[in-house]
Amino acid sequence: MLSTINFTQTTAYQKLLSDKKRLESSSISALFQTDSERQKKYSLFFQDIFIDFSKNILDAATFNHLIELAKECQLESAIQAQLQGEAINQTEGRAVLHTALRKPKGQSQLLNGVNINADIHQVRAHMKEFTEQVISGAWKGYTNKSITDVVNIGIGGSDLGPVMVTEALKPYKTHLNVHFVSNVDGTHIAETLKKVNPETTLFLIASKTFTTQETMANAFTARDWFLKTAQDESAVSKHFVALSTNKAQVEKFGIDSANMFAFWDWVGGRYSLWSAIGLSICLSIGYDNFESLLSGAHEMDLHLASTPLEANAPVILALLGIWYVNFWNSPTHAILPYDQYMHRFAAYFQQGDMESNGKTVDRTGKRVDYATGPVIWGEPGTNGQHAFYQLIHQGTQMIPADFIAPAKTHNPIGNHHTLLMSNFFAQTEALMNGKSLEVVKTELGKAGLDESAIDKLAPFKVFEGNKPTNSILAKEINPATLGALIAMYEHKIFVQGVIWNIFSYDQWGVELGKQLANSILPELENEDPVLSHDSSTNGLINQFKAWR
Ligand SMILES: O=P(O)(O)OC[C@H]1O[C@@](O)(CO)[C@@H](O)[C@@H]1O
Repeated sequence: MLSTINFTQTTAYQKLLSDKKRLESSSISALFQTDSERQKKYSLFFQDIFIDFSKNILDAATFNHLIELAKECQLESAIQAQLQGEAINQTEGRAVLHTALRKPKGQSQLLNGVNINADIHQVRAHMKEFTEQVISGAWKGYTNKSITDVVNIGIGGSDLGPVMVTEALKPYKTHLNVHFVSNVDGTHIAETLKKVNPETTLFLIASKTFTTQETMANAFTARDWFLKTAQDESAVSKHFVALSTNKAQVEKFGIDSANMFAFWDWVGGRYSLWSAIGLSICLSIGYDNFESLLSGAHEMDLHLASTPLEANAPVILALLGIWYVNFWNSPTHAILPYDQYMHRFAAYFQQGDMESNGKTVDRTGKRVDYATGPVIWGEPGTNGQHAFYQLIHQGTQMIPADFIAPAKTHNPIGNHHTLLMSNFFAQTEALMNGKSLEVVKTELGKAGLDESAIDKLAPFKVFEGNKPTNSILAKEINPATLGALIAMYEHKIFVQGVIWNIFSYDQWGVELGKQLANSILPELENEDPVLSHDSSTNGLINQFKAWR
């Protein structure tokens, strides 16, 4: 089991509090001025990914104290506990083994004494065979035509991962058009069905539980739409497959278990793109590229498991995150990919991070008295620069940010990539160094302003700087490097959860809203006035009824 140590009662925590006091009167740029070797000390290579964490409010003492904190919280044994299949998802009594999904065939993974590697690769073989049949055109629809379009119907972890990966790896796309429907808002399925032909469309019903309201509503709507044309129920088996852990519910929906791609309860929804939930990824980029994605992630798993903490990429990113959340009161973290294909990367980790570590009760069942999971947000650069960088540069909140970019672009048009990268490098430099009042005044003087105009305008043009960033430079974004990046962030989340002494793999917080929605639903299915709630909820429901 994981320890239940309260990290705020560790020795390292006290040392970090004094580090904070000391560093408050310093600056990141000052740390560079006093150490010409700084970048070398605070950066590392993971294969073709260069991680530069030198632009952080961090010196040797603080770095060592963060590592000490991890050790006092028994991180190393927690890592082994997870990888060896202990039921660390304690409130659900489950192991957490998305890492097992990317282990090569033949490599043992014990779960309660049973080697699960063969089961995993049996599903992988089925995914491979099916993918090749659909891509080659051998898989025929009910009018004997090949498939042209795939519609993945799922939400949360049954949607966000496949969307993010298929977008990020669009350069590797097959001829199949892959669409994603997630929202129960009828617009989502309606707009998608306008684009596809029932004769040549394959529906993937992606749902770990196969009971999620949005997914089942969309699945039945898709089925009804399909049967309006196909007429014959027997045609469903050629156009609907299920990705789920729940065979009974799959069969109840009317999908043959031969068309089901199974996974298991030790795969968390938000960690499931490596499982059968990744079938849309296989169809979008081909099975071989899906395998490369998994092997890239597996390499990061080995790195996590075998690298000393002080050289361990996910551990370092996790500790830096804790440094800012718990010592610098930074409640959010920005993920800023300078790569348009990665435009859904931050959104993916909104679920990954916030559904894992958005918790207030610790592993002993007591309410924590410290901050835990940050709000994750972000948009691709350079667009973010024209949206929210004003706040990051000159706002009152410190926003630690990860800047991610590929050295090589998939679209070498003109000098676009050079322009993009000039912004990538400039932004972290600007956030670190800022611009002092005296430099501003000099610039305004050179621009011809007189003294009083300068005095009036200068304060608004000062950049305090000292804003921490990580720069993650990949040689290129390909299936293997993307897999490694995703796994790195997954392990960062795990490490933070261990140190925050919380359970990162349940999600009880999503239940209450669903419960109340189920009790309101019947009240909306008639025209009677609703009086059963508070006056706001009653008023809103009754106004909705008046207007609809
Ligand atoms: O895959 P499914 O079972 O349909 O769940 C979808 C999503 O719903 C949740 O909010 C849990 O209810 C996420 O954790 C999950 O990824």
